[in-house]
Amino acid sequence: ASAFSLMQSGLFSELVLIDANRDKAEGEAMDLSHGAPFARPIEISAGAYDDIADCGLIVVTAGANQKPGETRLDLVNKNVGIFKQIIPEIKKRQCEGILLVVSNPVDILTYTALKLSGFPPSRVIGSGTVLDTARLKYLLGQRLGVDSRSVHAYIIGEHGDSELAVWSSANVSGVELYRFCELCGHFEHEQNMQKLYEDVRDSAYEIIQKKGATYYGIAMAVRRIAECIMRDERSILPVSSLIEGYYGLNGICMGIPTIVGSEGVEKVVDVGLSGDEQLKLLKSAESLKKVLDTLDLS
Ligand SMILES: NC(=O)C1=CN([C@@H]2O[C@H](COP(=O)(O)OP(=O)(O)OC[C@H]3O[C@@H](n4cnc5c(N)ncnc54)[C@H](O)[C@@H]3O)[C@@H](O)[C@H]2O)C=CC1
Ligand SMILES: CC(=O)C(=O)O
Repeated sequence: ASAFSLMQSGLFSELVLIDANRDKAEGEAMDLSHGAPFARPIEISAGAYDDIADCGLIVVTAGANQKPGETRLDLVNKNVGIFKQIIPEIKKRQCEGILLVVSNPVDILTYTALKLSGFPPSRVIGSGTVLDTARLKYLLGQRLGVDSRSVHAYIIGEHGDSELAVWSSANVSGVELYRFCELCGHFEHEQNMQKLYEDVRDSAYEIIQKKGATYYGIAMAVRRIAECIMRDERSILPVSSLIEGYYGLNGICMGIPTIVGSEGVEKVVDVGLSGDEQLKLLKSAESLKKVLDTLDLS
């Protein structure tokens, strides 16, 4: 799905698919190529690691996905094992492009990719809470009857069960969120926001229960991140990257609003957190740190 959204983006002249299952990569490349006459010129093929050498953006989506009832963190051992095969192959090709991790648990695997690749931290990005933030904007837009692009609010922290919503700075085109809610006739802020947060946090579980996996939301999120990088947009997205000195946090990757441009991570931005949000962020970081401490990434 990410490849499908990228081929339609017009951002790339070449798209190479690498998969342990060569037939799958070839079948997908053929199927995608048949749509090429409807998009801007793009060459799509199944390839091998040598194709990575001159690649501008490497998107890693390989790995096990959640089965109904599994958390993202339950995938850690399997997918760290897979990253131990993939990332050294990428490292060998001395590519100067940006590494974008999508596989779950994305924050742990972004950190794993950083350690195993030897890339500078600015060039290793995870999709972080970009998708969760889109889910929040969508649901708020629906509830308030406005275009979700006019909603400015973030989900930050782990892309997973300990993530948090930053309500303190949330707004609709500059109008403070709770005031906008009141203008729309909604007054039970705490109760409503808690319900919205839970719906966002549990979206993937619900989709996986119903259709087996999530595809399109993440594909659009990948395309948006790619656009920021390839067009050097310097837009702010809550991607996952190495956090150093953010509210006292160090040595983990997680989703925090970040200026993203052609160099990858340009700057992690402090959007200002309330005391309660700071505590929740520390808890989220702790749950990631606990998992990282169990891994051998040497
Ligand atoms: N960050 C996010 O927001 C999201 C992350 N995901 C994650 O993306 C990952 C992939 O999910 P799906 O595409 O649904 O799974 P999938 O099972 O459809 O595809 C995974 C692919 O990885 C390949 N693969 C496995 N080991 C490999 C290796 N060593 N080298 C190369 N290829 C290898 C498999 O052959 C398979 O084609 C999962 O970890 C899932 O949790 C999925 C949706 C959203
Ligand atoms: C699977 C996953 O991480 C998501 O859709 O949020």
